[in-house]
Amino acid sequence: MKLLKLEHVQKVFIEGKNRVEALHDISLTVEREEYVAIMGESGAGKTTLLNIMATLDRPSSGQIELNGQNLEKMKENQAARFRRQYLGFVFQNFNLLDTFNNRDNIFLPLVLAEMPYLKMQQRLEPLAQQLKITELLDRFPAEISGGQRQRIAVARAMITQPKLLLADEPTGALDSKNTLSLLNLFAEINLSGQTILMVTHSALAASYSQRTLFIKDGVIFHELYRGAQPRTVYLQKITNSLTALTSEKVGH
Ligand SMILES: Nc1ncnc2c1ncn2[C@@H]1O[C@H](COP(=O)(O)OP(=O)(O)OP(=O)(O)O)[C@@H](O)[C@H]1O
Repeated sequence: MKLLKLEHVQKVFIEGKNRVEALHDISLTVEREEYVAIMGESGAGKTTLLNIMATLDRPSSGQIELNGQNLEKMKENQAARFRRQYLGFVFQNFNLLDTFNNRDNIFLPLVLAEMPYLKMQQRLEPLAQQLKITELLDRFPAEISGGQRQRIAVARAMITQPKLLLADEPTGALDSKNTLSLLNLFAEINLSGQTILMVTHSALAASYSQRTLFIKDGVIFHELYRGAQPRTVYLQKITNSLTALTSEKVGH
């Protein structure tokens, strides 16, 4: 069943006399429980697309439907509620608050939703076990490693039990060991039913998804499904597609 549907989404930025068409014509659907990666060169429009799907920005034209609701005409206060209720975010730089301990960072979206403390605790316990962060909860973000911070950020994104987890370059600030650990974690939470949409520059990260979309010049240029093939074969295909994307640009 589909969770997200974009139809002919276009986004134009106007700055003075300059007109930048970040998204030309994007149509796509994401099924419930899918794990989709979005790749493309710098400036291809990935963040713009993610921001539009996150209701943080609006398309210039086109339709977006998430969980049966149309987003493009939503008023800002309605969009803020929708984000809190249905979306979880994981960023490259974790975006944790240094003055809050890790537990309170995770609780933040529930505090905003005015959930009683006991209920928050009940939500956190199994999640903390799944993410292996129970021992870290009383510490502060500055007292744990980058990989651990990203796990706290994943917990904060998941504590609201979002319909869709949106991740922007989630492995960008991690070393290779923590990258693998995060990718395995995402694969695991996807298997437990979480729909994930991840923007990434990393072919390795994309190879953990079920489907990779390639954006070029504001359109979806190509897509690959993992299907039953081994991850390494899927990774090779992703790498080949990226090479094709770049070499077309230089006119080979
Ligand atoms: N607020 C804005 N105002 C004007 N132009 C913008 C704005 N945001 C993005 N753009 C332009 O839209 C295009 C797409 O940018 P976007 O950030 O979506 O690309 P990206 O694929 O995410 O790039 P990167 O991988 O470098 O993050 C670029 O040409 C960018 O300069």
